[in-house]
Amino acid sequence: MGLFMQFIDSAKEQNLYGYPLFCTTLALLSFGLFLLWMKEWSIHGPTQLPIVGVESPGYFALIKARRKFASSGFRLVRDAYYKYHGKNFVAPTSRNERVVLTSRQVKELSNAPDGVVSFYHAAGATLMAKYTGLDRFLPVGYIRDALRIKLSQDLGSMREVILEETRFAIDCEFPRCTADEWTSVSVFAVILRLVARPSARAFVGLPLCRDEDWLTISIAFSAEVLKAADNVARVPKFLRSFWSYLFNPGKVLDSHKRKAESLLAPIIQKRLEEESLAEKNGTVYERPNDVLQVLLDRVTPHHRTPDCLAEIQMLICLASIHSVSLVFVNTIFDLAEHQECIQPIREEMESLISANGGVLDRMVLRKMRKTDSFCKEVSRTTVGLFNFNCMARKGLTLSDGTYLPKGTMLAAPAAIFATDPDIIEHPETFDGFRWYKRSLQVREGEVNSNGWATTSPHDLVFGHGKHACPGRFFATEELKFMLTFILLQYDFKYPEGQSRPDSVYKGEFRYPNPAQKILFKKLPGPKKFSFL
Ligand code: HEM
Repeated sequence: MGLFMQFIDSAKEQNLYGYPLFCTTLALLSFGLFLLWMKEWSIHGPTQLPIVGVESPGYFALIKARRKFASSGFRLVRDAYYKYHGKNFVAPTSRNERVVLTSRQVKELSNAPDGVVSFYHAAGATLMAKYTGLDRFLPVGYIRDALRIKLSQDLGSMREVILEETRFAIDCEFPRCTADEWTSVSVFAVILRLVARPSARAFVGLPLCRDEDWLTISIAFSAEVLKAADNVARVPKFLRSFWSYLFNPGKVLDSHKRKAESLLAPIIQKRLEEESLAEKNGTVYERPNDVLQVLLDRVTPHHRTPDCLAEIQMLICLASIHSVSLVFVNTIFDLAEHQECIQPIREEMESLISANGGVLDRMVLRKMRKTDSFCKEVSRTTVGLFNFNCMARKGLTLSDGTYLPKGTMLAAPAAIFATDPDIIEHPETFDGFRWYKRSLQVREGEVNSNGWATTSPHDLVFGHGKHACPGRFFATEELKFMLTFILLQYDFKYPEGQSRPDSVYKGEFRYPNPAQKILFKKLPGPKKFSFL
């Protein structure tokens, strides 16, 4: 600071103030000093908590830490979790700095009202919704409510349609394989479309779910959202409005929304006409069995438009298709690696379906404890770094005395809880039947908390509490349906000399390697069940 004052004094003596270059330099220097002054060194300004990856004092150390987080986020957070054991610290993600919660704090906040901690505001901040044009429906509870009604409470009524669409999807999307030789399949691409089809059937019903344009945008929308959010996140906060005004990062998203609107419009119009006709004739309107109809029945009248419903449908696709696909791809990768698990799972499937008269229904899916256990283990070992992302909507003091100022972004280290030896035995071992074996120890009358869709303050694959994933029962059933179709018809393995590829890590995200191919072969003999 002394040097800076000396510089100003000498400039006064030499009467340099008139020079534009000097003034610009001075302004830039002042701005730089202001930035340094505004930022705490290695602690998070509002909370005074340490920031992971900041090694030296200064604003630029934080910028460097953000870059480090992008390449080694998982490792940095794991190290900090054990270093500050049971205490909070801050993770500098590419989108924002997040206070990392303990599982006790997750428990405490899991049912907090939206006015205290908001998941919608956190999702909005992470998706840069204000700049990408996604902020219209994120804070409205339509999606959560519609999914809870249709895909949780009323999921039983959808069994037939999901089953039918899964069979259709396998017929359309799964490459033709013979029993004589191995066929190489790019599983990532195939699975995205396999998942998109029954999902679309549940979300918008026939005939739209089989429309190629609808399938394309329902898959592409998520990738475009992430691209647009990344584009804005690169720009400093104070320039984002100006940047989005100049470059409109949500342009592609808008075009997807308009396409979805044009496809939905005639369907919505037909449904509304049929409903009013039924009302006029005093007959009962046969409500289509899908999420779109629940939305039509529940949204306020000014949102009952193709424009609004198209945007809501795109948000549902954003929340669902990629999450399910990633788990599905990882499950195939892990099954191919752990061949010893395939036969016991297959046998369990066959005996349950046979005992049910050859019918695959929800009761059978519920009894598939080995499949459930395997998928839960896949989810445990591949979950993203953070879940339970939320924002403090007002200053709050937790019961352990931690103060979180208004606006603080919070997250729980789901991937680190999932491998903490204090929480789980032998966390580094992949044991496909870990949860099955545990469920056998549950005594009669006790609750079995080993199910895949079960959540807890440290089992955050589907979040926890009030904002736990409302699509998880649908997702787990959809996946078990598809796995049954695949396991009862095909054998699969890695190409010669290959094994499970490492996941791809990017900041807080991890993905199965999209380039990995798997070899498939049709099982010999006739089909075992007529539904296949
Ligand atoms: C295996 C697949 C899935 C996984 C792993 C998953 C995971 C999650 C997680 C972790 C959350 C909570 C967010 C957080 O804690 O930060 C969540 C929320 C949500 N999920 Fe899923 N999900 C899956 C499938 C689905 C499906 C199929 C749908 C729709 C049909 C869906 C719709 C939603 C919605 C709307 C929310 C927000 C809920 C709210 O804000 O209250 N998810 N999901």
